[in-house]
Amino acid sequence: MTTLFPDDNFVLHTDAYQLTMMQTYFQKGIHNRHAVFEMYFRSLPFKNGYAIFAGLERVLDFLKDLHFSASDIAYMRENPMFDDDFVDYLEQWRFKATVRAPREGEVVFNNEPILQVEGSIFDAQLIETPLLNMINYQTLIATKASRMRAVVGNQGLLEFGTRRAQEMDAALWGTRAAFIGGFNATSNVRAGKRFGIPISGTHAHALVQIYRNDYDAFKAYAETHRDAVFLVDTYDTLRSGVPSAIRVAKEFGNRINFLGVRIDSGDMAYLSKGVRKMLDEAGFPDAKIYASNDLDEETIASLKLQGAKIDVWGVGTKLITAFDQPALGAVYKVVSVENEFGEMVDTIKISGSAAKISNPGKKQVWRITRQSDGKSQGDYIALWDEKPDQADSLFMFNPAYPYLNKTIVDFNARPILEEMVVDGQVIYQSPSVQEIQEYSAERLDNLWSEYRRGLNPQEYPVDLSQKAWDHKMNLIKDVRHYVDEVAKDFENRQ
Ligand SMILES: Nc1ncnc2c1ncn2[C@@H]1O[C@H](COP(=O)(O)OP(=O)(O)OP(=O)(O)O)[C@@H](O)[C@H]1O
Ligand SMILES: O=P(O)(O)OC[C@H]1O[C@H](OP(=O)(O)OP(=O)(O)O)[C@H](O)[C@@H]1O
Ligand SMILES: O=C(O)c1cccnc1
Repeated sequence: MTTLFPDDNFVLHTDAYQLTMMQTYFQKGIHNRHAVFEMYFRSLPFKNGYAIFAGLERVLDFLKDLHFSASDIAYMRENPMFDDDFVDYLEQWRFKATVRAPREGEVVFNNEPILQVEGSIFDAQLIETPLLNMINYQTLIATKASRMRAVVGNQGLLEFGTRRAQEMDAALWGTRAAFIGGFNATSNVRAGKRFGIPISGTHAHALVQIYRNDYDAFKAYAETHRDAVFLVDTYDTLRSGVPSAIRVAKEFGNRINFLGVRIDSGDMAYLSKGVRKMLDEAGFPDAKIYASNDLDEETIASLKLQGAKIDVWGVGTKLITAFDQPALGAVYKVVSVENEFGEMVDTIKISGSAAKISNPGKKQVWRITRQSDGKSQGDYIALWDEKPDQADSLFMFNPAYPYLNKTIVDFNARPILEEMVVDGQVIYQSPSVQEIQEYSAERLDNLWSEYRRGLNPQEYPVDLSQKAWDHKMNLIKDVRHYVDEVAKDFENRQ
């Protein structure tokens, strides 16, 4: 591939303001102070009851050997925005922070840390933008895919989105996220090669149009392939497409593996029933009916309700673009920072809307499950030094509505954030996509079905520990006091 710079890499894939802030930290000599940043999203996408965490493998790839290349340095030197000594520093800089995250495929929720970066202010600040870029998109797509998997049950689910994706990166990584969320295969051959995702494909209308009739096209395909799925809707599904598919399947017998037919337009409930009848009567009860055409979980559910005889679902646009909600909206906030005396001070971001006030302090997310059957009880966000896994009982309350609370006993507490990168070294070996998909399905199984249903799911409890809550209230008080002082001072100066 031709690139403008042979040593190009992703380190400048960040917002300019990260670099301008870094220059300030550097010039003021605070760039090596310790800080903790956490990533979270405020509301679940698609009104779903959970999200599937994805994007970690690419984040780890990105962090490996992260550095400013010669052409990056040359580019920055030319830009008056950056000082020479700052750029000199970048030339020898290497990423040394620690990153904690859930395993890929983990079930995660809103308002809890889904990634934590601990290290120098400098390192943590630089990677905000790319990390959000990767996690926001891939988590969104894995979640959308999971919603589709929930609707189709055990039927086949194929990813067809590459042509409609927001460019090549989104197609590739979106496909991987879709697989994590439960898709069986992809039409994207590069994703197959790169990630080991099974590839699958039928054929396009072009084949039929080029031969100008269904029979000749299917026959040519059968002569050149063992596995065959014929696309039957180019001219008329029931009157020319399916009759031609049946004719070819009969003529070729065991010489081909007649997998079925694909419908890509029209009323797919009506058509699939007609197609099923014709295939059965022709002696092909095992031939499957594939369907595609702007499908999403809602259309699929409706088609199933109508008794459509569809066995395999091909989904493109609405999956790969997360059509009904194109952004997850995860944010990345500093929660603790070292002061001039070398002490860690927790920080808070205040907002007019209570939901947007950040949770200060370095935290761990504990997944609380029932000891008896492993079923989910909720997530418990605690300050880092708390040990809920060693407690006999746990008081859990909803931070937005503290009167919603419960005390639980006989529980297991599992920390969700695990060390993936330590002092700049990636220590986590990503499992295969198949293993990630299985892990995700197992995690989802532990969730009560009330949280899993696609429509109006129950809200999963994401609770704060008493200590984390008290800490937040105290910091809010401190900030109020600070704001009053500044306002008073300003008045006095007028
Ligand atoms: N029985 C059905 N119930 C609900 N939705 C359906 C049914 N059959 C098809 N659909 C959906 O309705 C939409 C039909 O879209 P559209 O009108 O663009 O398709 P078409 O005209 O049949 O085909 P095309 O224009 O692609 O040749 C698609 O999203 C399809 O998935
Ligand atoms: O509808 P989506 O969910 O986005 O799935 C992908 C679509 O891409 C193909 O159509 P296209 O018209 O691009 O090509 P074709 O000539 O093969 O039909 C395929 O037939 C699907 O309809
Ligand atoms: O293989 C298919 O049927 C396919 C691939 C990409 C897009 N639409 C359909």
